[in-house]
Amino acid sequence: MTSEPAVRCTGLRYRFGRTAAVDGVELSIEPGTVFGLLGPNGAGKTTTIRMISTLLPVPTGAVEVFGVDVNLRKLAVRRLIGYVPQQLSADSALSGWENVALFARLFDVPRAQRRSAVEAALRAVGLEEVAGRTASTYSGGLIRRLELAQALVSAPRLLVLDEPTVGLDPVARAGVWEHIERMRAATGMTVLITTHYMEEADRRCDRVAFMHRGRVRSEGPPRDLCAAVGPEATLEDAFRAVTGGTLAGDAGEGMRQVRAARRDARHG
Ligand SMILES: Nc1ncnc2c1ncn2[C@@H]1O[C@H](COP(=O)(O)OP(=O)(O)OP(=O)(O)O)[C@@H](O)[C@H]1O
Repeated sequence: MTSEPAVRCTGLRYRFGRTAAVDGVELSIEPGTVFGLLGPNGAGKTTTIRMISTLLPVPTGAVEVFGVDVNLRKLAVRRLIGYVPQQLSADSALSGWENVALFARLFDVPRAQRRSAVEAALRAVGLEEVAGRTASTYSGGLIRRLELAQALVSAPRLLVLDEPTVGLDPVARAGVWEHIERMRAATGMTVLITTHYMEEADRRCDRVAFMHRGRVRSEGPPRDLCAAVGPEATLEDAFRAVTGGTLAGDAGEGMRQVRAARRDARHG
């Protein structure tokens, strides 16, 4: 066993033209934990996790996933990661089974193991019974679970989720979390998540980092971050105390966009 962090970011920066989207992020995530990256729209969360997931190059600074440098060994890192993006990744014209099988091929699951890997991933998120139906017939919660199955099919050591529960009703959100937690308990995988839902982050994350204007401003167990502010403080209070900003930002707009995207993909 190694004692390397699941993720280590050092001096991480990324610019879109004149915008410093990520502006010197330092982060270390312990293996086997659920880690939440919190911040308002535009804080730099998605850009950070896209660099961690090898979907953007690292222009300045360094990222290692289980000790493997993402710039130097991109393919090796991809084999360690399952990624669920904010925008839809399921194909509405394919069945649940076909969607997961497609990811098994994309992520190099050996041919002889594909059928059992697809079955195991569908079972892990409770989709066996609807796996034969096209994804266009799925509810928002079922689609999110299908996307989880896609990310889980290659048995990743690190699962990266960008707003996995946005736009879902509370029951569907709890369902997604139950599957994530069950998988983590079964496999010991590390989970890195971005979310706007403070109550979710408080309950489900072992540690959270407050991200604001491209930087991590504070990091620790939710309870400690709240306690540092006051006995009754919420994570939202703690975020405000540390950054001077609010976590809500224009989150409502983001949720509306994701909901609309999910509707379009279902009916498109
Ligand atoms: N492709 C792009 N081109 C130009 N600017 C971008 C691009 N993607 C992100 N940005 C800018 O970089 C900054 C950080 O964006 P990022 O998407 O990483 O934030 P975020 O915290 O993930 O927000 P959200 O929750 O809305 O996804 C923002 O100012 C955003 O406008």
